[in-house]
Amino acid sequence: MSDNALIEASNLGVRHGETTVLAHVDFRIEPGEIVTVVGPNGSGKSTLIRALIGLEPAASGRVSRAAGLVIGYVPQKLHIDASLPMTVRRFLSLPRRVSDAQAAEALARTGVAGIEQRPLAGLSGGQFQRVLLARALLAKPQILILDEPTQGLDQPGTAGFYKLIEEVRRETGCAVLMVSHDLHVVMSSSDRVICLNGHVCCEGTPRVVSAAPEYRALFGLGTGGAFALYQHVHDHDHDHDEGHGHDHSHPHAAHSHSHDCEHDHA
Ligand SMILES: Nc1ncnc2c1ncn2[C@@H]1O[C@H](COP(=O)(O)OP(=O)(O)OP(=O)(O)O)[C@@H](O)[C@H]1O
Repeated sequence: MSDNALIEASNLGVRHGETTVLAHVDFRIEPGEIVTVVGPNGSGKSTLIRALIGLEPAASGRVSRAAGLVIGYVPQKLHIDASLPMTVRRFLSLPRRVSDAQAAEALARTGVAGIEQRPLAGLSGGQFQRVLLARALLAKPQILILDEPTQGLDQPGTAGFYKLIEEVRRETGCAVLMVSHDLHVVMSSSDRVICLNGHVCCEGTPRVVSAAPEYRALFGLGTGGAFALYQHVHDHDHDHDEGHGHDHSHPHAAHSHSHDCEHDHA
């Protein structure tokens, strides 16, 4: 494991039964980085996340995590029984009991102060995602891992959520690894984007990836699209570049493998 990485994978392969879901994936994330994994449905994004956490075995290659790494994980699907009369407060104490003060602080941090006594089942999608984030933050993670955290949110809700993630990163210094389909918004709030399709099609800073032919082919983009939008958003918001030691003037080069990324996996 190289110095400073929180999680690292080399030549990672994962199989589900006879099917190879991921092959030859190299990955690393360092403290304070926001890394987003994008890719079509079924491209192995959740599988990669689960393999990096250790919830799925590697069929080949290896995954290493920093010793004692504290992970705050929000899975893609969380089944909450709507008939279960669980309050937000009670949910925040699962699985680990937290004090009222800690619960209140976490809810305030994620922009939903004072909703302790509301039933979980009655929250809006955006409120629920913020409660999930609050719960993940209570573990004081070194890395937050969020699998499609803005699923079901509208565009302003999604943009607000990503802004919150950046604030959390800025204030706590935690790294963030997330999966997203919200290509446009993600572009403005990630240090690095990994474009996945069973293997890493391309990766690098949002600017580099959004211009990469592999990425554009995979998402069927023309010559404007996400790149133009990313530039527009980014031109007006440079806050997240400050103080994290990421040198955006020397992006990781996007690289392509010999694999064909133009398959339709949707
Ligand atoms: N437990 C499982 N058993 C068998 N196959 C699985 C299992 N979990 C996932 N797969 C298959 O592995 C492939 C990758 O799935 P994965 O959920 O990682 O993709 P994804 O990129 O996260 O997709 P989505 O964008 O739809 O959430 C898919 O073909 C899926 O059907």
